Amino acid sequence: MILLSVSPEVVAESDRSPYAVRVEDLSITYRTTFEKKPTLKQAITRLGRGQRAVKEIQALTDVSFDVKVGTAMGIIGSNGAGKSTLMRAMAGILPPTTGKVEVWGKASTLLALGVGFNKSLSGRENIILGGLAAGLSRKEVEERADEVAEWTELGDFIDMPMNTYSSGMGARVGFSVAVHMKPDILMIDEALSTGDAHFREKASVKMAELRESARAMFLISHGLSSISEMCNECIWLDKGRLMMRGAPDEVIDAYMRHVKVKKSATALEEM
Ligand SMILES: Nc1ncnc2c1ncn2[C@@H]1O[C@H](COP(=O)(O)OP(=O)(O)OP(=O)(O)O)[C@@H](O)[C@H]1O
Repeated sequence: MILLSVSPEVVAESDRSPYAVRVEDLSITYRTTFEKKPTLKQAITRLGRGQRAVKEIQALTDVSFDVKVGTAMGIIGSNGAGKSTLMRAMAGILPPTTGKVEVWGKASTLLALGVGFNKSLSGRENIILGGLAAGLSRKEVEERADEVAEWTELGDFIDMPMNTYSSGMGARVGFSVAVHMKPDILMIDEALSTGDAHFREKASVKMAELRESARAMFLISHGLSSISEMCNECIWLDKGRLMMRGAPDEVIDAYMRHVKVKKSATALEEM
């Protein structure tokens, strides 16, 4: 669930920059191969021969925005709108197809559930690996591992393999690693949705703390109330395009109106 990275291309120029992130005309196209409804025979005979169609998916188109230091930015939009793609590009995990991403500082990302952890290892072992992947030294990781493990409140489970965890328990480990690595820029993708009420409360206190110390924070969520509570700015993506940027409540309102209009148009078509 967690992928921590120190992005090689998108790195600090100066601590004095008023910006945390600048995205300029960013477009990202995925290239993927697929077989259009193959018959069983085709599937068997073509297996391993690479005879597959290539499909391009334009996930982001000409997205531009800048983020000043001190911003907690919510990213909203329907399924497939491009939110995670944007986050991956800002974290330096996905290179832009065209355009530019500049990030001032070390990005710590907590991406969608299930990515990055080795489930056969324990929570504590994954904490150590996560810290090293985030670019911390062995000594720094050793110093912090206990605190990170304790923060999860998982008790004895912390030393059990992660494949014995529920998704909420996994989310606790991921969140704890991400927030304890003293990131300049914290990126969180839907991790809060699997937590229980106690965890969400604890996470939201921690994020408020980090908002003070980090240069910027990004939160992707379908839970619009967490965006409204935790963020001071918001962008809305639709089919890979930036629709609006502004105060969270205004952007959420516009998005909700858009979703309702779309729903009633579909309902009319169905009549
Ligand atoms: N690895 C990939 N290979 C090919 N296409 C991808 C890949 N990842 C995402 N896509 C496509 O890119 C588009 C944007 O996906 P993305 O995951 O960024 O959306 P999202 O807004 O985060 O969606 P959700 O709210 O459902 O998580 C979608 O059309 C998706 O099918």
